[in-house]
Amino acid sequence: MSAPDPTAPDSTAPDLPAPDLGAGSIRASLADYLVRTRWFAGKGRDFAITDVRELGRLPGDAPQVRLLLVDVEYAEGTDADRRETYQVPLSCYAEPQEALEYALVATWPAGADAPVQAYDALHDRAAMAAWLTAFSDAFEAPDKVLRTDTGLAFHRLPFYTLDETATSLLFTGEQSNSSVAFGEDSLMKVFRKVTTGINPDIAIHEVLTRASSEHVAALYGWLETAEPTSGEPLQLAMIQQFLRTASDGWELGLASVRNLFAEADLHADEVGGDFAAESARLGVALAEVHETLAEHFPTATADRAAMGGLAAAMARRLDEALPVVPGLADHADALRSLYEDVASLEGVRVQRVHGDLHLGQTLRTVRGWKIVDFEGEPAKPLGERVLPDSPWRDVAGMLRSFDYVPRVVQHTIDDDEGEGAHQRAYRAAEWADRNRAAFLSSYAGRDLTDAEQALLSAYVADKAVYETVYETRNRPTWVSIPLAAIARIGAR
Ligand SMILES: Nc1ncnc2c1ncn2[C@@H]1O[C@H](COP(=O)(O)OP(=O)(O)O)[C@@H](O)[C@H]1O
Ligand SMILES: O=P(O)(O)O[C@H]1O[C@H](CO)[C@@H](O[C@H]2O[C@H](CO)[C@@H](O)[C@H](O)[C@H]2O)[C@H](O)[C@H]1O
Repeated sequence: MSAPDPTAPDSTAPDLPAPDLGAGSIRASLADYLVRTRWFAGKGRDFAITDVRELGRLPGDAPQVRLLLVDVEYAEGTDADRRETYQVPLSCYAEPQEALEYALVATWPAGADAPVQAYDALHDRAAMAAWLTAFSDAFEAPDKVLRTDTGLAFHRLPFYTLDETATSLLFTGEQSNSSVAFGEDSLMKVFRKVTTGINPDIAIHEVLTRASSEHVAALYGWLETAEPTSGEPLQLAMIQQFLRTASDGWELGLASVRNLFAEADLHADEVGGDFAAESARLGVALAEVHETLAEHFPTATADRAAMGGLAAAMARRLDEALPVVPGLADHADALRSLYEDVASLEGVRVQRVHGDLHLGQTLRTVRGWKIVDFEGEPAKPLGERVLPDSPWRDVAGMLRSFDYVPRVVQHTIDDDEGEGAHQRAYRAAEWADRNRAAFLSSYAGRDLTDAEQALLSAYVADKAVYETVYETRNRPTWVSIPLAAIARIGAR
């Protein structure tokens, strides 16, 4: 495919009227669209769109693709979580596109006989081809950066020729961002909730790729621009190796539990689908990723003051969760006492970590386990997500995930109150214990010290508190899963 001239003026764009981004009708359409998407984190909260800006246009004009930034402000919340900014790329057409009807975001100008039809560009194959071409052309550009006249910069790492002919397929899973596979060649993730600064998913993938880590999909490139108001870097998308033979760790875990439940009275270690060996391999993979991260990012030793700060952050998260999740109140004292134990620790090694690790972030390939999505917890501000933290936070995330797997399977069996429910509950706990133990012992390779155990328990509790808020906002019928775990912690 021939490269569009990146220095050409905008005259290549079709003659479509530009949107009036201050218009109430466009903001109302955007607000309606946001609440219909999986990636909008504000579902269930009152919000208003406070600003809409255009970041630039993709090269090419078939269709015209405008990258919008949408600022959202919630009626309630703390200063830290009241405002968010979302990226909404729009594919603009002069005529309605029947095949994209379900992804229509807005039309303009209001009242026109034949208004511009703007669709979520992630659903539009023609728009996705424009992204792929730009990343491909960047490989040939000076310094491997293709700069467009509207200020977008497509960066490439110095290896791998992308297959430009591959067609796009948007992933439909439960995602915080939008991922598109280009055949079986590459995968592009378009970040939805964006923040100025360096995106941790890109930064960590770049470092692990350059270090030839076996446990990530290689990074091929990323898209960046300058935020229109502050001029700070804003990273919008990344493109990486598509892992052809990958099976999602979460799905594999579910299959293992279903297998266990299908056998009337066998134990977790007696059935064919036993997952413990995989959990152990995953423990080794995580340990190796932590080691590489420690070699390439700054590390430090947290003193007592820093650990006090960590304990205070955990307590604050609990305080903020209490009004959202009333069921937490009965366990608040037990949780606070776990966090107090952390405040008296010192000499804890901290480094760059994943920050939001769970089985859904792991992929089993023929070449072993890969870890994806290094963005950290979507709810935390970027400044916090890039701070050095203890690797035990990631271990805790995985331990929570091993708890979720059997409870989700139980939950899907008619709310699991029927015949055999008691036995299933027993075996669910057994599956979780077995896989947690296999993962932890191969991660650590030794017994944990008392201090490590205290820190790990606090991280597990903190993660479960986070999950109660996450589930209340996104999957309310699942909130009982982290709440039950917190009740078990409280009963110890
Ligand atoms: N390199 C890859 N190759 C194939 N599938 C991938 C790759 N990276 C991620 N995935 C799949 O895409 C899903 C979403 O990716 P993830 O990075 O977790 O996105 P999000 O930030 O939106 O949560 C993952 O659960 C995984 O199944
Ligand atoms: O993958 P994301 O970065 O979007 O992470 C968010 O969504 C996760 C769910 O998709 C959520 O994970 C929780 O549910 C999982 C099962 O679906 C479970 O395995 C995890 O242990 C549990 O935390 C994650 O917390 C949230 O940040």
